[in-house]
Amino acid sequence: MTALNDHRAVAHAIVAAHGLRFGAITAAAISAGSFSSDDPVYRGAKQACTALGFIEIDSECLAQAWQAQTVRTGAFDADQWPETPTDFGMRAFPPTERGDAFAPSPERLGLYAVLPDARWVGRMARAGVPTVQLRFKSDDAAATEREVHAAVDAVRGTGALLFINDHWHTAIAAGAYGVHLGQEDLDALAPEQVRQIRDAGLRLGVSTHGYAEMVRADAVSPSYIAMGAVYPTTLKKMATAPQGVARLAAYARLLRGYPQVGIGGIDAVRLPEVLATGVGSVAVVRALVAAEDPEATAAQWMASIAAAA
Ligand SMILES: Cc1ncc(COP(=O)(O)OP(=O)(O)O)c(N)n1
Ligand SMILES: Cc1ncsc1CCOP(=O)(O)O
Ligand SMILES: [Mg+2]
Repeated sequence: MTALNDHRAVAHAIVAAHGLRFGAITAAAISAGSFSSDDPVYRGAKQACTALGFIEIDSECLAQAWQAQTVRTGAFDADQWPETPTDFGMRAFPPTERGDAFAPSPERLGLYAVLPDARWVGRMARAGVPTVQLRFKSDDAAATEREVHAAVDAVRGTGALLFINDHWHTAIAAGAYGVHLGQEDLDALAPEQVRQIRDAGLRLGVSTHGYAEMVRADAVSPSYIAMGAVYPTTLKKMATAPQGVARLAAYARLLRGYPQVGIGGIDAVRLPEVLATGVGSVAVVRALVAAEDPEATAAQWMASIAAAA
């Protein structure tokens, strides 16, 4: 058992237990960062998580969770990577039981096609893709409104669940199934506007890129949480490095109770290892939009996802 009063021993024990899967910088590179407490488990865990490649806000989040876990269980266990929501300061799970939760979406959203216009939305919905998103990037408000309404019309009668990216106001007006918002989108909303989306009955999906953002997303009890970018993607400039499947699996364990979506650079070769993390949905752009035969590709992916469930 690692001495609880020695932060260096805590740091080395965590790196020894988890370095292989997360890819540690060498133990010699374990350095001091900035600390918000002198607690040795907290300090050692923060050093270890930094050495394991986590960004500052995620190392801080994990270190506090490690300390909370140690207090809760009465012992520091280097093997036990934190995965209990309340150790991260989240409210108790399942989030669906909270009074302020968004309307639920299916636990497994399956193949999730993120698409540039309403024509593509209709095409993939008719191909049987269960979850689709209109990600129409334009500053032209009239064009956006037309596209959102056209996408809602395009999924009618297909059974596809349609999320609208960014344009939550128009999504409510058009009667979409849900909206997808990133962290910056969420930050730009006043609490009253978040309530407006929820009270209109729309589902909410939120993007996350690490632990701190998951805690932030959980605060609004969304319908699903998306995690990425799992791999490098050319479609979006990401502020953080690709997460990889080891982290995705750890995130998925923490967020049990939320429908989970992996996104970013997923292709047919990588699909099995993404599904093995336990996420119930994979969101893709290029794998479908750039495919030679998008309908056939969608059918193959849906079969693979069904087989893994
Ligand atoms: C399913 C899903 N996950 C993540 C995103 C990205 O959303 P965001 O971070 O707001 O970036 P933009 O898509 O708005 O550029 C998404 N759209 N869908
Ligand atoms: C919108 C978005 N958000 C995170 S990665 C991404 C793009 C995913 O595109 P692709 O599946 O082609 O890598
Ligand atoms: Mg956005």
